[in-house]
Amino acid sequence: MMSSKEALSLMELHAHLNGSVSFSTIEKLVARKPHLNIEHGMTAIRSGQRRTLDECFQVFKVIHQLVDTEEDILMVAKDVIREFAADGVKYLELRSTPRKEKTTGMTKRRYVETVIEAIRQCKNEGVDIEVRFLVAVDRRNGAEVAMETVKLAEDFMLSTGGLVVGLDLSGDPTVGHGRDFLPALQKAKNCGLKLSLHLSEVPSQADESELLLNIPPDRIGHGTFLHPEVGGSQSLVDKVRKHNTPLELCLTSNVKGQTVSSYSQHHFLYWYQMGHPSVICTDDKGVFCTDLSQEYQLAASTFNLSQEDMWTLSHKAIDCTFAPDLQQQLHQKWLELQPTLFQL
Ligand SMILES: CC(C)=CCNc1ncnc2c1ncn2[C@@H]1O[C@H](COP(=O)(O)O)[C@@H](O)[C@H]1O
Ligand SMILES: [Zn+2]
Repeated sequence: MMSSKEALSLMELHAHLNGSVSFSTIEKLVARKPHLNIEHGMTAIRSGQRRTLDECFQVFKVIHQLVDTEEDILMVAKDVIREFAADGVKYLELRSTPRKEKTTGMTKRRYVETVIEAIRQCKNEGVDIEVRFLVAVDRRNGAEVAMETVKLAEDFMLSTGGLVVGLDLSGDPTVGHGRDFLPALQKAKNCGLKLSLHLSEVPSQADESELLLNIPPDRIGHGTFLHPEVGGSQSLVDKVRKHNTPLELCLTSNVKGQTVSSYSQHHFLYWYQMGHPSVICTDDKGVFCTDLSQEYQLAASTFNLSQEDMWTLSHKAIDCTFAPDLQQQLHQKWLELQPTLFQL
């Protein structure tokens, strides 16, 4: 019989590639680069540990040092895809920021090509998961780079037969202002890329969120401080509701990054009670030492959700993907798995 773990964590829509690198992959990378003197404590935040947002972003810098060649990217992407599949994920949207590394000769174009190659190799090797890719814009790099990234994403959307489906806006939310990225985001939307934007991940960003919600995005990452009880506003909530924009919610990430004080205080409850489309995701399963089935279990134990509630939650996520061509196939898979789970 299918275990509930396998059956429930069907859909992962918010996973940053370099934040998803597991302990065993880190070990392989460290062995390739012993001179860097990196220990695992520097690349992950273990259970019970919390870090400031700033400290969390330092962790990505360490991982980026370890992952700086095409060979590394290929291994990391394949390992991450296999690990999600082993956790029961049937559909994965990976996102990553194309990086140029002068010392190794890696270009942004080769970076994306290598991730695409990893997706294709996993498919050819029969890994039971569908993977799509979102090209990420790091706010730290400013508006000009954002525009270049959109052009790159558009090229790949056209040349990969639909594997590149969208654009992500992420990076340290305290750096830069969303208004600077509006032209790039608008261009991305106009050329057919779907938009997933990290929004109100930290307090006091109501103005920025208002601007970004006017685009409007196709999905929202976190949205931790959108609602009035936490310093957002009813007008922001109304905008999200009007467009029925799904939220990608990452419980452990927010608790360990200390933007949410405890699991029970997570804004999942606010949106879930409203019946608003909300998708449970991992964000950075490597850095935060979690996986998707653990996040579902945490949501269930914290908010008293039944097996069936969780199943419905993962089923509804199918309508939030950026791959409409796969939705029918995924619904079919859901129908096949359901009787096994509930022993109907
Ligand atoms: C600090 C913290 C609580 C992290 C979780 N929340 C996040 N918020 C914004 N951007 C993120 C977050 N997690 C990962 N990223 C982005 O993803 C990158 C790592 O994956 P990649 O190199 O794009 O493949 C980071 O450098 C950052 O730009
Ligand atoms: Zn994120």
